Amino acid sequence: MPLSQLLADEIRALRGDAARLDGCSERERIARLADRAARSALPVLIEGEPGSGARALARAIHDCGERKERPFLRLPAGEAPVQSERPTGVSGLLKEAIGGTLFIQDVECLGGEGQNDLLDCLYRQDAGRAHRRPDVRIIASGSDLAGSVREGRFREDLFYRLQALPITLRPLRAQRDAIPEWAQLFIGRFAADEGKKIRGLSADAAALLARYDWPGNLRQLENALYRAVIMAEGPFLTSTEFPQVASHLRGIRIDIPPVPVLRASSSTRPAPAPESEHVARRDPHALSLINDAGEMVTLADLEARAIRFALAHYQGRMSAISRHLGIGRSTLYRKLKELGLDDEAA
Ligand SMILES: Nc1ncnc2c1ncn2[C@@H]1O[C@H](COP(=O)(O)OP(=O)(O)OP(=O)(O)O)[C@@H](O)[C@H]1O
Repeated sequence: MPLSQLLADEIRALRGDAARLDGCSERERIARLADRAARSALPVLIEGEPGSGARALARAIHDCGERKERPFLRLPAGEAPVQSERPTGVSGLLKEAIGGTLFIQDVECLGGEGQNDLLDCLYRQDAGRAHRRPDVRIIASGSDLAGSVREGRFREDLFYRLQALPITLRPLRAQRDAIPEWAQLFIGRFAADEGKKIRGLSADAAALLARYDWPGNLRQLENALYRAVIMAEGPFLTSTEFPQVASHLRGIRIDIPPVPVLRASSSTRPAPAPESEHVARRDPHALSLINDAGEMVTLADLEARAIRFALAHYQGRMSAISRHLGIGRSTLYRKLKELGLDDEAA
C-alpha cells in the first residue's frame, strides 16, 4: 500500500476521537494535526528537516480532505525547473490546480516572482472576493522559514500568511523514544514486500538505532531498514545488519573477519582458538538470490527489488534512477506503476 494511503488511513482512523495532542505518540500527534488541516481550507506550513516526511504528509492531507478527487500538484522549489511544455512556476501551477491542492516543497527556495504570485493568491483568498478567489489549497514545506525571513530572503508577510496551520515535524534525534516504533513500521512494510518473516529489532539493534542521530531523518531510517531487511537471515534484525550506523558510532565495533590465511600443510601447530566471535560482514547493498525457503528468487522479483532500492538510494530522483538502471524514463515510470510505486515517486 502506498505510504500516503497508509497515512491517510491513520488520519481517518483518529477522526472523531477527542483531539488531544499532549501525551500521544509522535505519529498520532502528526495524524491529529493533519486531520485538522484536512478539514480546513487554510494554508498549511509543514516545517521539518529534509527527510522528515513533509511530502508524504502533504499528500495525505489532500487525500483526507474534500478535494481528494481534484488535482494534487507539487512544485519542488528547491530543484531546477525541468524543460516542460506544462507550467512549472507558481502562477501556471495555480491555474492547473484549480479545485485541488498546490504543494510547494522547500518554499524558502522560491524566487521573488514566485513569492509575489503566492502572496497575491493568498491575499485574494483572504480578501474573500469570491469571484476572483483562486480556489487552490496551498500546502508549503520548509526547514527554517523564520531564518530565511530574518536573512531577508523570504517575505515576512508571506511567511505569516502561510503558517495559518503550522505543523512541525520533529527530527528523529529529538524523538529517540519513538525510533523503535518507526522502525517496526518500516520492518513490517519491507518484510511483507520481500516475503520475509522478520518480527522486529533485537535489543542490541534497537539500542544502536536509538543512539544514532539520523541526519537524514525518516528517509535515512527507512533506507537503513530496507537494506537490513534484505540482508537479514533470522527473525530479528541485529546490529550487524546496520554496519553503516555502527561505524558512525564510537564504542560499537562490528568484527570483520580477516582474510583467511592458508596454513602450510607441513605445519602441525593447531590453529589458534578465536579470541572473539567474528561476525561475517556482508555487503549491505547485496540482494539475496535465495528466499527463505532456500529457493532462487525470480528475475521479476529481483528487478522489483532493484527498482525499490534505486528509488530509496537516489531519493526518488527519476533521472538518476533511470540513468543508473540503464532504462528510459518512460520504461521506469511504467515499471513503477506496475509495482504500485508510482505514488511514492510522484
Ligand atoms: N508517516 C510516515 N510513515 C512512514 N514513512 C514515512 C512517513 N513519513 C515519511 N515517511 C518516509 O520517509 C521518507 C521521507 O519522506 P518525505 O519524502 O515525505 O520527506 P520530506 O520531508 O518531504 O523530504 P525532502 O524534503 O527531503 O524531500 C519517505 O521515503 C517516506 O516513505
